[in-house]
Amino acid sequence: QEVYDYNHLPYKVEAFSQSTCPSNPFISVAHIPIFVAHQQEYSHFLNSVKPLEPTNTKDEMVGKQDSHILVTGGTGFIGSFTVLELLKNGHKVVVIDNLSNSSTEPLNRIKKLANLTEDIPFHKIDLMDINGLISVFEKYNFSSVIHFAALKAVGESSKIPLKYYENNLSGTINLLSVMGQFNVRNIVFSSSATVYKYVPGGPPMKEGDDTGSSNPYGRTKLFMESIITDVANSEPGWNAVLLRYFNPTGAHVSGIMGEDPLQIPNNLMPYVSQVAVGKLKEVHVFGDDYNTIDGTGVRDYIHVSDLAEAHVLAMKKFESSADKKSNLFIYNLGSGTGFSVLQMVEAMSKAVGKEIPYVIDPRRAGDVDVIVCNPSLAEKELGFKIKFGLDDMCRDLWKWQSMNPNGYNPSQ
Ligand SMILES: O=c1ccn([C@@H]2O[C@H](COP(=O)(O)OP(=O)(O)O[C@H]3O[C@H](CO)[C@H](O)[C@H](O)[C@H]3O)[C@@H](O)[C@H]2O)c(=O)[nH]1
Repeated sequence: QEVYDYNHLPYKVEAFSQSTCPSNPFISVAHIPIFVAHQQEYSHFLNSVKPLEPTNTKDEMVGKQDSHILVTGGTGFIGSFTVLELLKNGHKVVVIDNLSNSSTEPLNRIKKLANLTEDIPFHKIDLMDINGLISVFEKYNFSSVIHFAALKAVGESSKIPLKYYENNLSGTINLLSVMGQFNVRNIVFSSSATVYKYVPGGPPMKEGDDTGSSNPYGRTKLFMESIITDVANSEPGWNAVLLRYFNPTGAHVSGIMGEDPLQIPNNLMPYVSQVAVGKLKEVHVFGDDYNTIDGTGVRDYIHVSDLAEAHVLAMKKFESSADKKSNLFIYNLGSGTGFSVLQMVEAMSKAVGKEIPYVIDPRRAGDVDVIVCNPSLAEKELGFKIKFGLDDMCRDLWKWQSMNPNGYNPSQ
């Protein structure tokens, strides 16, 4: 039996691909090594094998020589900051995004901040479009993938759960399938604290704690983690890092990049900053009767630039051969310190230099009193250390909001 590397296999099974699975040519391509390994049995299929026609011109193949990192969802909030951090660290990056909740403007801002002369390679692709995905993998040589692309609104996920399951799970399955086909087996996944099963009183979450989410969005994150874990365990060569974010906020210290919710924000800090800039009237504090320092919900906020840096550190797990006890790593990304809603409003008022008005409303369905993390594993194994504190987060958020009251779209 001979073993073939997918990348060096100069054939495709054209007849099988067209007759058996017209909507998903990947399926036939992925079977090639099986046909080759069992030549006797499948010799009738091999008769239909033809040399692969070159599909790219020389210019189109220019990225193929260099190793790139593919960032899915790279125009979103955390994705765009990660792209910037990767470029600053000398990585070559390709971004794909379906732009359903973002625009390409962050890429222009990144270009400026990273002092690039050329545009960042970008392809408007939906992960549900497996042929589009294949075309990007054909064009570049990827060493690894950082996977952000997903629907992410907790409330919305309860109203349209099937859309969440379909988009987030099928998108991830397509991505992993194409990665396998092209022998790209390193993935960093953008997960969330929402995968943890809530424990009353909110002891700091550790990576080994029980999981179990209370909403469809959270469950898609949990399932995506499971799918990636199963694939990583299925055959040698796969490496996966699952990063569980706590509450990202802040903006770039320059004020030219930040979070740009296209609708009225669901999350606390973008809401507070829109009140501060006068776009919204007052902050609605969801409940002041929790068992916390002042009765309002406590969360573990982390500056988005710190979070982005953790992705660059996570990629090092793919390089080190010494540290090969496992091929699957899970890390919490938070500060380990909790702040209440009122503490956040107060810190933001300080950054803005004026009182931010708020009213106390009833509790929001599904909310809990305290969610904070134990960040020590990421510190120990990734060397990850928070650089920005609460005041930095509020200062940078305010700079972004005041410089860009309408986000990335000044005509809004
Ligand atoms: O207008 C608002 C919005 C939020 N809150 C309160 O502020 C705190 C933080 O709420 P966010 O909506 O900003 O964040 P969550 O902690 O609810 O959820 C976020 O963090 C989770 C992990 O902890 C998941 O990742 C989730 O996707 C992400 O939105 C909560 O106590 C919430 O009740 C308000 O009082 N008013």
